[in-house]
Amino acid sequence: MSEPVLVLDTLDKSFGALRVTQGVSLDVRQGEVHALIGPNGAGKTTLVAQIAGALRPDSGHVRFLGRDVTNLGVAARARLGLGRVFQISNVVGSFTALENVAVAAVASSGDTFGMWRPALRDRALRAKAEDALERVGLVERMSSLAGDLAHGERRALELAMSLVQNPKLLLLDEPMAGTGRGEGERLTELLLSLKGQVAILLVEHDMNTVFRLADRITVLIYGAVAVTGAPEDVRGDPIVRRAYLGEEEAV
Ligand SMILES: Nc1ncnc2c1ncn2[C@@H]1O[C@H](COP(=O)(O)OP(=O)(O)OP(=O)(O)O)[C@@H](O)[C@H]1O
Repeated sequence: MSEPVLVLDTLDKSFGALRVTQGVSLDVRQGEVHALIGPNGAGKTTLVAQIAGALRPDSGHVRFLGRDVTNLGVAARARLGLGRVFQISNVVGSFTALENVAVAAVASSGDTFGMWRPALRDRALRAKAEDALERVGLVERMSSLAGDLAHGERRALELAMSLVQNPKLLLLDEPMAGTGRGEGERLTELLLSLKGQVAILLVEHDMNTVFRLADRITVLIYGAVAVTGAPEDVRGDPIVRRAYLGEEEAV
């Protein structure tokens, strides 16, 4: 099997006396959707920050595409192909959807931010931006101002802005947060359509979404990995049921 896209090797992180990440090891394979779940305060956000490069672990290693990136910051990891979507939004409301995607494409290509307008006249780049909008079902809205998009459409736009940068791993931070039922359903379908194209680490509270999308699930409890496995194994795991899923009998 080919090398995993992301490998976390015994990460530890404490805030004072509180051990928020305790010996966490996991990997995300090529094309896999790997969900990270756990009760409130389990340490998911802290772990994602260590993956993205916003927080340094006290010990342990983060390997991305076979390279030790533990000491690299957010921008350097992003340049290597680590895309973070949803909690950090760079959408500009007064730009059209297409302009927003073009800006993201130019920014990732290393050109200066000021070059985006000519970039729209660059046919190859425009085609790339349109293709990213097509992939998220937003091509018909490409001339709409981002500020006029519905919440779910904006989520799709944020995804397109990441996809245009050809990420090797997408970190999805609670994509369903704030979406209504219909919107959430459309977003889940959209994420399902991306399955296999790019590796995804999904942090999500909505268990229906997690169980529909994930190939594997890692459950974090008190900062430590309680179990990693296929959805059916995780669903039936007694520790998980007691510590976590039992909270949501409706699952
Ligand atoms: N900067 C910080 N300083 C001190 N404690 C922190 C800091 N950041 C997080 N914590 C604590 O670490 C623990 C884990 O928090 P974290 O936000 O990572 O959990 P989470 O699983 O993402 O929770 P939620 O599902 O509620 O978002 C919590 O007890 C939190 O209070």
